[in-house]
Amino acid sequence: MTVAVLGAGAFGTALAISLAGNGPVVLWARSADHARAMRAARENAARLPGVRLPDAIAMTSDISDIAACDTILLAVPMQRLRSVLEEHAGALDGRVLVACCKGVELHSGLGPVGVIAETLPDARPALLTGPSFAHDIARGLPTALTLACADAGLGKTLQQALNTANLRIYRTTDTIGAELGGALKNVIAIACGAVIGAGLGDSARAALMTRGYAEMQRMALALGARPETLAGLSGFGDLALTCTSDQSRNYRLGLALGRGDCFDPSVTVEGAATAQAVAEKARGMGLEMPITDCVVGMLDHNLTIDEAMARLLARPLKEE
Ligand SMILES: NC(=O)c1ccc[n+]([C@@H]2O[C@H](COP(=O)([O-])OP(=O)(O)OC[C@H]3O[C@@H](n4cnc5c(N)ncnc54)[C@H](O)[C@@H]3O)[C@@H](O)[C@H]2O)c1
Ligand SMILES: O=P(O)(O)OC[C@H](O)CO
Repeated sequence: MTVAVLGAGAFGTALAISLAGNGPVVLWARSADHARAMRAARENAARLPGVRLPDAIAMTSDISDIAACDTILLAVPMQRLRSVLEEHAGALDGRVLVACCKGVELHSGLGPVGVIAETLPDARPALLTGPSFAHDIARGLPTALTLACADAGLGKTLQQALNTANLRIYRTTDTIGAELGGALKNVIAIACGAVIGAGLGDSARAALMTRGYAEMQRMALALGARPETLAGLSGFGDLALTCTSDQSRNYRLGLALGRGDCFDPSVTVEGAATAQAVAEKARGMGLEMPITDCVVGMLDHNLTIDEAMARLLARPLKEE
């Protein structure tokens, strides 16, 4: 199986590096200059500096170069996914498309699999998600991910094809649980970063992670996810990683909020738009998502971290 990766950001490049151990990989960048610079230096200096790009990776900005590839990984930010699919519909429709992004689209409330299904109905969608930092994968460190595909047979084929020397792939047919786990954990990671940034302590973070997991389950189960998916790599696993490591951009945005520092708006932080999308979706479904609501309030500068914490502590007492 030949693989193409659309999106030469940190994650797409890291996946291409790991997959290059299995055979040829095409890495597509939207900018011709970026593709040329990567070819010349055999490095993605902009997004993944210091890691050599193996010879098995062909860098291009010509979408027709993916024509011979069986499987296409989509490693672009969630809020850009629809426009990428629309722009390259001719090359992507009817193909096996593995979304690698984590989030919920703002105006539709859909996750990546839902956006693919709505935009390119003849494509065969799947999702690759789970606890993983691009730099860890690119350095060959051991990582485990979940491949979610509603078509069990295709899921098995993709699991085999995307498993590499350092990427161990598990599989599930529960695409709803896998996409919501990966999306919602980023919102909780922003909250955890804020708590640590404001000096409110590790106990407060553990409380937020646990009650945040309850929020994740509340929404995901209401939408038909399986509880075991949330307990797996794509849910609990990714929540644990993202809420505890300052390698995470979501966590780092939270740290900056908690400290009252500025944060570079050009950095990809999926949890920011997703918090807004999820809060709106929860209201429509009649679900309580108090931590998500506080994250939205802090991001909109309507709520300080102290006010957010006071609001959470003052909620009516209840059974766990
Ligand atoms: N970086 C990680 O450690 C990591 C790990 C797991 C999952 N992810 C997920 O992968 C997705 C991408 O994250 P990233 O870290 O690679 O981000 P990034 O900011 O490093 O790169 C994003 C890439 O998308 C490209 N892009 C943006 N808009 C585009 C468009 N309209 N058309 C074509 N390309 C476009 C950019 O040029 C850039 O190369 C996110 O959803 C993220 O949650 C990232
Ligand atoms: O840097 P973040 O916060 O986007 O996290 C990267 C991955 O999602 C962690 O699994």
